[in-house]
Amino acid sequence: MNSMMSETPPAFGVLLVNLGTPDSPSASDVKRFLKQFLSDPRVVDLNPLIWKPILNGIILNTRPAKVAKLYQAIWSDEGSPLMVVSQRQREKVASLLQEQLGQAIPVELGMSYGNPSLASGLEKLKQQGVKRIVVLPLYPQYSCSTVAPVFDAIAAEFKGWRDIPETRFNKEYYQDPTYIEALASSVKSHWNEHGQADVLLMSFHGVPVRYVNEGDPYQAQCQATALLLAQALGLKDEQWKLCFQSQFGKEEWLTPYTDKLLESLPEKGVKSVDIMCPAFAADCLETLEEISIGGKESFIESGGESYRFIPCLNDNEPHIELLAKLVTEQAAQWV
Ligand SMILES: C=CC1=C(C)c2cc3[nH]c(cc4nc(cc5[nH]c(cc1n2)c(C)c5CCC(=O)O)C(CCC(=O)O)=C4C)c(C)c3C=C
Ligand SMILES: [Fe+2]
Ligand SMILES: [Fe+2]
Repeated sequence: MNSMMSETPPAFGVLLVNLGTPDSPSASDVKRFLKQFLSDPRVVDLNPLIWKPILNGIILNTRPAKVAKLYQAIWSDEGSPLMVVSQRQREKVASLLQEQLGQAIPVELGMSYGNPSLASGLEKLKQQGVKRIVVLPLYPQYSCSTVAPVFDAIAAEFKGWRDIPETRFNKEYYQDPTYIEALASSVKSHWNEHGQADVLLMSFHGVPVRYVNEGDPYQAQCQATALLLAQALGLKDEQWKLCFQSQFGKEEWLTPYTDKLLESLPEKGVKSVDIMCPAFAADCLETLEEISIGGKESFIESGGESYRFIPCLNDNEPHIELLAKLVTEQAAQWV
């Protein structure tokens, strides 16, 4: 019998969820990851009769090699930045919860695509005797393309369980004052170290416009986050801009596009920018390669002089405190 079973079960357990990343920066591992990710109809909702041939024909035969090179540029000795940061977040949230609640709270990691899977995270919690679960998707702004797939996967996994745990699902935290304060303090400490640029760009991951027209509240939530952050920093209208990055495919995505905006700013007299990615809880390919490296090239080649990337909240203290707070609010009835 599992030794945990004979002891008092934990008051609850926590599943931290992020998008996922390939196991290695090889073209074959990137291909496996992209295949799973881009086959989710929540991510690409085109008719499968049209989408599957495009995915299996063109995309999975060309994109993996190209994207593998980008992953190689950001991969560290410890692995994919997203995975390294996620593991640190898991450890730190677990120790802060233990400190705050005076008891051990199991905290596991589950990725929507790739490893460790959401199902394996839930299974680990089950093995520790957990009967109540807080699911915390690490996306501040809700999108049907990121948060909804987490809900889908959890419900699908529970189909195979005889006794499902009581489950709280944290849908979003885009206007949580602790989140806004954590973003503001990361910008301020960046300014203290490097000085303040002409403009602060808040670059959010994009989604197709159609998803928003069909009811995804993502764009409105990004706008709310950006406005609250600008207010917290005391910025005037001309000192900040919201933009959307990482377009994929032929459809129209949310605008303004980050890369186009970066190219247009120097001729409007903006010579220095600070740029941050508030929709990402952890640095990853989309922030470290596309924004920190690629964005800089776009801006400087267009005549910009100074380009400074502000890292995501990652495992910094205010962020871990925020995550622990979101968990304890959801678990309030259980402790
Ligand atoms: C195809 C459509 C895509 C939608 C819609 C989308 C939304 C979306 N994604 C994130 C966060 C991340 N995306 C990451 C990688 C990534 N995203 C897409 C496509 C869509 N994303 C692709 C194809 C990829 C893989 C890389 C590539 O081929 O370009 C990652 C990083 C993963 C890593 O390993 O570092 C994150 C995180 C959000 C927040 C979002 C909508 C709000
Ligand atoms: Fe993405
Ligand atoms: Fe991308």
